[in-house]
Amino acid sequence: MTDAPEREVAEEVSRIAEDIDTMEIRGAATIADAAARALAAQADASEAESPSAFLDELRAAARVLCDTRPTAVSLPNALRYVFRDVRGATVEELRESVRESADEFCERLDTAQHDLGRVGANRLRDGDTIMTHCHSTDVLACVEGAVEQGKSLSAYVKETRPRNQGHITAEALSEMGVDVTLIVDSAARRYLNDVDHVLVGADSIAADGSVINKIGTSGLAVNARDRGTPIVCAAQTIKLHPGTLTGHTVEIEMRDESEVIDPETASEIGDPEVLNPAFDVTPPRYVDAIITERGQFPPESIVTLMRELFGESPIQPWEL
Ligand SMILES: O=C(COP(=O)(O)O)[C@H](O)[C@H](O)COP(=O)(O)O
Repeated sequence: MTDAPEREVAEEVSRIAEDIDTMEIRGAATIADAAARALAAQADASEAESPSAFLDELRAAARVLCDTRPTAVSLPNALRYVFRDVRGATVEELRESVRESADEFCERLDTAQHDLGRVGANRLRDGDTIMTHCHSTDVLACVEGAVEQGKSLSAYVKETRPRNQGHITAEALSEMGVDVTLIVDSAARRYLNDVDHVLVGADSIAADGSVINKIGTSGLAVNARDRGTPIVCAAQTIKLHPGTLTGHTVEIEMRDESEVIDPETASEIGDPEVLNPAFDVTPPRYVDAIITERGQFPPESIVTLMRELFGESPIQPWEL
């Protein structure tokens, strides 16, 4: 790893990093968009007097952003994308180039989600019932695409403890005209027989086709397989984890126990140890398809797309 000197990052970068850390900004695609905009903000705010100082500041900003949440690979992938196209012999040229690259990335992110939605929509038939877990904008794009095709859908929406992101999904689906039923997480199996497709998003997809998504996804997938209900993962290619091509595993974020239980209640029940993993890993055998903006893939074949997109030796954004 290149050791960039410690540098102060722009206030806007610290604010965005804080918002990602506290989950004011959350969900893999939204985090990617915010991270790219943060690099542009760093470029705008920079008072560096040399190109190398300017680039050191950008690398420092990338580190601060990457340190927020470890599981969503869309974050380092976004930074990598922006860095890749940065060119210039002067600070002003570099600054302009970062702005352009970040804008282009955010546009591509929107287009990819729209294109993915059209692919996902084709799987859904008029009158289908889906089940969702957490809140995924890629999943919502598929539903939106189906609704635009004139299909009428119903949804069982899992609450998604401990942070109840299912509430955001319920609201978004209702606004699209989907008939929504909210259920607690543990009720999922009971209703799977009434469901045509389980639709989930992803924070990372590993080279073997494993889907890393909100905690509870793997249990849902095992239950869906047992009931014969197809499970589909909607994930733009920004979710493909290049490090897994070279044997790295995806770090699962452990969050604070206060999300699970307040200190007073914990004390009343004898202060048990509390574990709060934010994500889990669903092996490819439980996933029927991964839907991307490049089309639909069986999970086991995703490695081919990863090689095409990333090559074989991915590096961290601040190494560029
Ligand atoms: O697991 C989550 C969000 O977790 P958290 O709430 O902890 O960030 C979402 O399913 C993925 O990030 C995909 O989201 P999107 O499809 O919007 O990228």
